[in-house]
Amino acid sequence: MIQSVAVVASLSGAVKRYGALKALDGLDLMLHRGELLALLGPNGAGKSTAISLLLGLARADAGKVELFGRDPQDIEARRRIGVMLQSSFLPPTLTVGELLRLTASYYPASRSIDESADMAGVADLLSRRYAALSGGQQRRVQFALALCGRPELLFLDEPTVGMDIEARQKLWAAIRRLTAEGCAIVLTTHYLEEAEALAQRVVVLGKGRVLSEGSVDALRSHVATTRIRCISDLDVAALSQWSDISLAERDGTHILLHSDAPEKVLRRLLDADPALSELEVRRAGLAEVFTELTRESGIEKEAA
Ligand SMILES: Nc1ncnc2c1ncn2[C@@H]1O[C@H](COP(=O)(O)OP(=O)(O)OP(=O)(O)O)[C@@H](O)[C@H]1O
Repeated sequence: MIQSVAVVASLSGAVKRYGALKALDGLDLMLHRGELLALLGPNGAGKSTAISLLLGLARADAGKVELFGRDPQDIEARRRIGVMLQSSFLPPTLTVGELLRLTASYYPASRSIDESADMAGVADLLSRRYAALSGGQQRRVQFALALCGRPELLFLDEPTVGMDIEARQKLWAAIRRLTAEGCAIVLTTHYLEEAEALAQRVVVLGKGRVLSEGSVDALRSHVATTRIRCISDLDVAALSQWSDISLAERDGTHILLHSDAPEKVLRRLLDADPALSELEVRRAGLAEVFTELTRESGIEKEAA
């Protein structure tokens, strides 16, 4: 019962077709109050399509879509959300302050212009024309516009693309403040560290279905393999026979190794070749996680 009170939006068995292509293939997704959900997946996985159904911008061909228990096109439901999409068309001649005033006027309990500008780090840009701002500044203004209506559910589609490190950190701080206030947030991102820094829950989509759901750590554990790269004269054929090495190959002057027990391999490697240099050790990135999950799920095979 408590669970159902906390659900702010949901997709149940949602199907969306574009001609012969199934962009969503029976997708189930629930969004809860105060929770940041990172919606991840490779290009074309269906993330934007899922968001556009929840926003009422597109209709599902089958299944159920609810926003605050209502149809997503219901104006009362729409007044409770904020949106920052990848592309937005804003009147170029208006100043940032005018855009904020105009947007806030659509909402019943909007934040003040100063508070919105402050949270998004655009207080010094209020009198500037939107069109004359840099790409990163425009993204921050779009964030201010998304939060000015005091939304209970906020959609952020790759919000930090084009932002410098300081702007990204500020946006992360504002996002944390919003969730602490109870706002639910759906974040799509191609940066694993962004999901890691912010998300309580991660859903990975692939070909319009949920491939995996859980914490970021659980997601990483799907792909425990660590990549080790170095310059060494050791023979790759011999290395591939070592226990704890799942792959050994030569990459130009470098050797590339995959291992689920990198500490053991590193100790042995440094002992075996004292001249070893340019050592790099890194965990799997999102792209590798997606590839692995897609392979595990057998979606590629089915689609072929
Ligand atoms: N308006 C449309 N007409 C035809 N096909 C579409 C349309 N919108 C999306 N698609 C297709 O639906 C699938 C899902 O697209 P979607 O944009 O939802 O993916 P995504 O996960 O958001 O990808 P990205 O990471 O590239 O933003 C893709 O194969 C895409 O080509």
